[in-house]
Amino acid sequence: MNLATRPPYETVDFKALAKQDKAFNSIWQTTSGKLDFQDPETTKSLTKAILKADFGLQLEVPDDRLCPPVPNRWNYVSWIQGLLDSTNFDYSERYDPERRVIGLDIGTGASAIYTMLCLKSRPSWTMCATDIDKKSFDYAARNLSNNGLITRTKLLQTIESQPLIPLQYLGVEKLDFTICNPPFFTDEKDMRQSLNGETKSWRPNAVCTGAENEMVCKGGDLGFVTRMVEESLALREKVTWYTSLLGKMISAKAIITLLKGKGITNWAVGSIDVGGGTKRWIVAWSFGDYRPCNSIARIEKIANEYLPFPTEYRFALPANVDANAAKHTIDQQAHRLHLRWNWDAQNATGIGEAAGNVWSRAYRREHERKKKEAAASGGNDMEMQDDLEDMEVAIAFRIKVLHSTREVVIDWLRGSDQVLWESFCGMVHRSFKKS
Ligand SMILES: C[S@@+](CC[C@H](N)C(=O)[O-])C[C@H]1O[C@@H](n2cnc3c(N)ncnc32)[C@H](O)[C@@H]1O
Repeated sequence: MNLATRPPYETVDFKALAKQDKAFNSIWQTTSGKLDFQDPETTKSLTKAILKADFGLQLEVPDDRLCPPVPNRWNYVSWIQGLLDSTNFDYSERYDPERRVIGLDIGTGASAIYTMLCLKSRPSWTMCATDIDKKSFDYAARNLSNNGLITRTKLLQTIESQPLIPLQYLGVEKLDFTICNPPFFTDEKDMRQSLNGETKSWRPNAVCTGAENEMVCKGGDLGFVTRMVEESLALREKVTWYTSLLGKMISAKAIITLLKGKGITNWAVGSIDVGGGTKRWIVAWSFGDYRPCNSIARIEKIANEYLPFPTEYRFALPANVDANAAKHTIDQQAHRLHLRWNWDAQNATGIGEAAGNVWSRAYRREHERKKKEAAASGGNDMEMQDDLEDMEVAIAFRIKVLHSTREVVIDWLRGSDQVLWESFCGMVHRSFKKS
């Protein structure tokens, strides 16, 4: 399987895994296939077996530190890959093997799990990784070395009072993303209650071997991610995507409310099913204007006010318009406007960039007047196009005509003006209503 685009886990085939891994097989045989997820040896053996079989990674973690369940860790990494792939500078939508990406794993833990999964799956990525816990830090270094990944990692042991995103200590100018599984609990009591299942109607489905300093911090996950938001307000575009996991939907909502209050409009919400009916939430935010696709940025089961503005607009073609005619209409219409436009006829897809509302009646009239003036003074259309070369992009979009469903799909790729995006979609849609 191509690790660079490996899909998220839905299930793990334990039987097949037992056939591939000797140590896990012996537990599988002893328990006659009824794994005891409360047994630390079982969960450790499972983690090691999955890492080896699916990623070719080997892992050493001490008994008193978190042993990460691989499926939910990978599902977060996979979500970040989708986030970055759908906000690529070339609007390609796909994994770009040439793209150099640098990430920061905040609180990497003894396993350095996120760093290892990121590096192993994407060969052109490099990572920074921090932790405040000496023992975890030493193990993280060992795991990265044992897997030949240390040369692609900047490891930094920090202290509580240092920034969570310590760019200057790392000697790094910019980052593409952060990844973080923060300590979830506010104090030891909160942790014990949750891990014993006292606050739930069921017991947690797997044992937690995490030490208190891994699991507890001031303010819990909400306090930790609030610190990240505060740091991001100073760092702004030095990090393209700030992301973190959150333990409860209520914490995710609080962070999104905070982001909105700070005027941040480009965010994304994901979720990860960790089994036993438990979900974790991922919140990502950016000060840049590249817009992630809906399937990454908007998950269904959270109230609308916490979801970012939709970046996809689709409409059905009227019965009297056939798909080929629709393609022609879109291409012609875009050509008439003062924008950068690239039409791929084979895939019935066009990508456009504009400096503003170039479809408004006033703009079009002015543009026509300038064109006529240029023609009268011996200039030509090429000169009019020259000013598009170095324009500042206010909006970028992709328009596709889908033959199979007879639909037009418009994606918002870039821009920070929601009103401009809505106006653009309205203009394209109206041109079909008229025909
Ligand atoms: C819940 S554990 C996550 C470990 C690993 N990333 C994982 O997902 O399995 C949280 C980690 O954050 C570290 N940590 C706590 N406060 C931190 C801080 N201020 N800066 C960096 N790391 C911190 C802890 O030592 C611990 O290793």
